Amino acid sequence: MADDGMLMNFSIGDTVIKPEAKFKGGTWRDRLTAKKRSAHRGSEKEPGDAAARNAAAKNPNQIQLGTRPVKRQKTDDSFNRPSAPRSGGDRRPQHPRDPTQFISSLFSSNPEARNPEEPKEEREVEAAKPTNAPMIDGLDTFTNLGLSPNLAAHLLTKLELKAPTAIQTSSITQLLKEENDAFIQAETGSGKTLAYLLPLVQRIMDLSKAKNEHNDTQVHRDSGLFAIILAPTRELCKQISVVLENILRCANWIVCGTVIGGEKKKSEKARLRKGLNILVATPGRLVDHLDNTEALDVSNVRWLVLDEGDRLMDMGFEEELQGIVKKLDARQRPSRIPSVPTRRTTILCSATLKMNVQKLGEISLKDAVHIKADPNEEDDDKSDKDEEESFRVPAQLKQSYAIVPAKLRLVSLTAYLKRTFMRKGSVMKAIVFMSCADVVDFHFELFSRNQDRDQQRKSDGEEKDGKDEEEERDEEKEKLSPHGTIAPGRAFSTPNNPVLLHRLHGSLPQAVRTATLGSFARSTEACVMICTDVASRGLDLPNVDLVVEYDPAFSADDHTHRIGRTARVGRDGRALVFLQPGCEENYVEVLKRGYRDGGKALTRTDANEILKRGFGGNDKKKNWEEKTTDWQMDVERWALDNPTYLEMARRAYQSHVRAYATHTAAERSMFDIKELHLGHLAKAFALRDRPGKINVPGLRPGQEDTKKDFKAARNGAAGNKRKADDAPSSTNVTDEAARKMRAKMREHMSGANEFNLA
Ligand SMILES: Nc1ncnc2c1ncn2[C@@H]1O[C@H](COP(=O)(O)OP(=O)(O)OP(=O)(O)O)[C@@H](O)[C@H]1O
Repeated sequence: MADDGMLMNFSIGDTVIKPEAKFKGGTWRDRLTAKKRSAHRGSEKEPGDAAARNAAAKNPNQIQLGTRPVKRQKTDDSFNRPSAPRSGGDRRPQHPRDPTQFISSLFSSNPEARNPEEPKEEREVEAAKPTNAPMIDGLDTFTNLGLSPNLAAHLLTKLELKAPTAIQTSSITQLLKEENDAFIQAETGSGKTLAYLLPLVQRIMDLSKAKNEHNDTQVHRDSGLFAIILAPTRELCKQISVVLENILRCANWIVCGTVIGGEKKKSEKARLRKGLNILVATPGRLVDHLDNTEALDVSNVRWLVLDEGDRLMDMGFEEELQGIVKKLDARQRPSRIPSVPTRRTTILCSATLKMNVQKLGEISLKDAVHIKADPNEEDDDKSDKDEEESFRVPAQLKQSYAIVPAKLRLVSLTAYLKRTFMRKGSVMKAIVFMSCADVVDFHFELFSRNQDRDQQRKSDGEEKDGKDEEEERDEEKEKLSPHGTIAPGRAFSTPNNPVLLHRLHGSLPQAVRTATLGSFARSTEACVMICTDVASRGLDLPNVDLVVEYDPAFSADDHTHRIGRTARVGRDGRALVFLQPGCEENYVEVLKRGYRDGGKALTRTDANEILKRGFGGNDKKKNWEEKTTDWQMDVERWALDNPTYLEMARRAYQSHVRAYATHTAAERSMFDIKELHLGHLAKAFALRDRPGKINVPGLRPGQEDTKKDFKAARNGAAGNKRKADDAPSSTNVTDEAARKMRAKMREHMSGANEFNLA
């Protein structure tokens, strides 16, 4: 986790530069230019000095640049031009009185990618056919799968569903015909919700066909509870319940309801007392009612669905689920309605087949059939496979990865989004995943800052203190959203294509998340949502064309769910993951696992390519490197000029490093915190501070401490002075910290799908 090797490409006084200074790195031309410039610096008088010092005096955070050659003294960024000489490994404080800060060059001392790029011709593959699309050209219709004409017509005319998807075909056929338990596994966005809801509703509709002696249908709200659907979060339950209500509009004698908490238990009890035929619930709340609500009669329950099985287990519901299954078994009685099946069918649903899903299967399923989109596909033999291998991405999803050194991360993300939204209409909605809430908040401020206004103000010589500026910004955001979560994405908007920026994370109140997400879902303008994993699972957002994983997911499983927000039900989609040169490059193997063909369609790009496309253009006066550097310098000044933003940047940086340590154990070798170049990383947060000096009130001390913690942890108990008996080993401490961090994130995520978009 070194921060050495960082290039300090700033001006320093004569007392520091020795005439015999050696210049290393770069080409011979660079070194020669550097030598000449150094000599030149020593001899020339600097008319720009006074101005620079004045600027620094106005702002205690402003870096004073010292002496520069005459033609380069316009702005401090001129010192950072890529064409400027570089002395690799040279590290000098930018100002003798402020040794904690320095400006480093963007384009020097960046590590090279370890793995060579595969030859292009080998990578060219035909566009893949969508694997999660409705099969419009096929012979299957909802009617010939066995759904009643009434239900099929309702799907077609009211819900505009013309044909089933592959997983719906397999599961409707199986679940209508047989009584076996089932495990439904299919890709993200393949319509799994309808895959279990449609046969279930059809079976309950069929029960109604039988008439009693008074010639009445036998099913109405108080004829018994026939089905329970369990989902891990309140909001996923709401999402399912909305879909269910839409289907039941064609069979309004069947009544569904939810018990998910968030309201008085008394109201839930009253609802149960009135009678329901299908119940959607969270496990915790169901257990509570099973124990305490007499009105909840489960003797007729013949269908139990466990949706998002992996997440139910991730969130620690194993015990509750075990208890529920036992109680349902114990309380089951023969029904007075003759056509009600004698045994209960349990259906487990998941996009991935992890070990914990298998465990849930063992708890809840008996002689289950594995329902897949393609019934001819062989079952994975899990005994000799890594659990992370058990996921598939939609084949039409175009995935790529970018090898971007730490210093170039921020500019590369900006360039990529600039390029993406350059042409109106090419991309409507993009989601950018980041590691944690502080990182999201900082980038939201940065990308929405009003650069033109700031520049105008500077050229007018107008002074505004940070507070005025903040107030002005708050007012502006207020206009777009009452919660400050929506703002113009100025960093990548063009006059022809304004982009709306949204932010979303688990630290926002639920109502704000719901409102923000609703706005993103409904927006007809181009828009970007910067978010944490809070938005990674279960969310069904329309028209998301692009997913960018600026920070790779904390597990392969999360990655699957993140990229699953695009390329849904047969639509096209693109996904890009940012990786740093070094151990992170090994993550490509994880990306490849999601493809049936070993990832031939996976493409690679790098920072220079992205920057050229994003910052290049028609301006002949400056090349893309200069423009990139100008932009970076500008954001560094913006952060320095305003204490609020500076603190946000520092907080984001610190939280990011901490979050980095929480990758799952299986992936920690690919995201090794010891390889993280903290000095370079600071640049991606517009910071000029030395890593060890980045301390934020309310957070633990600087990264030096974090670094020590992790070094100690990785080196085992050696660095730990406490006796093993007295305290857990440092490795355990780190694992425990990582576990807590993940638990915290999960806690946030649990509230995350609380987006009732309907
Ligand atoms: N047969 C169909 N034709 C067209 N659209 C469909 C069809 N079935 C489902 N959809 C739509 O596809 C979207 C995704 O469905 P759903 O959320 O059930 O997918 P999923 O497989 O559960 O995804 P995830 O694993 O990401 O939760 C929904 O908007 C749904 O209305």
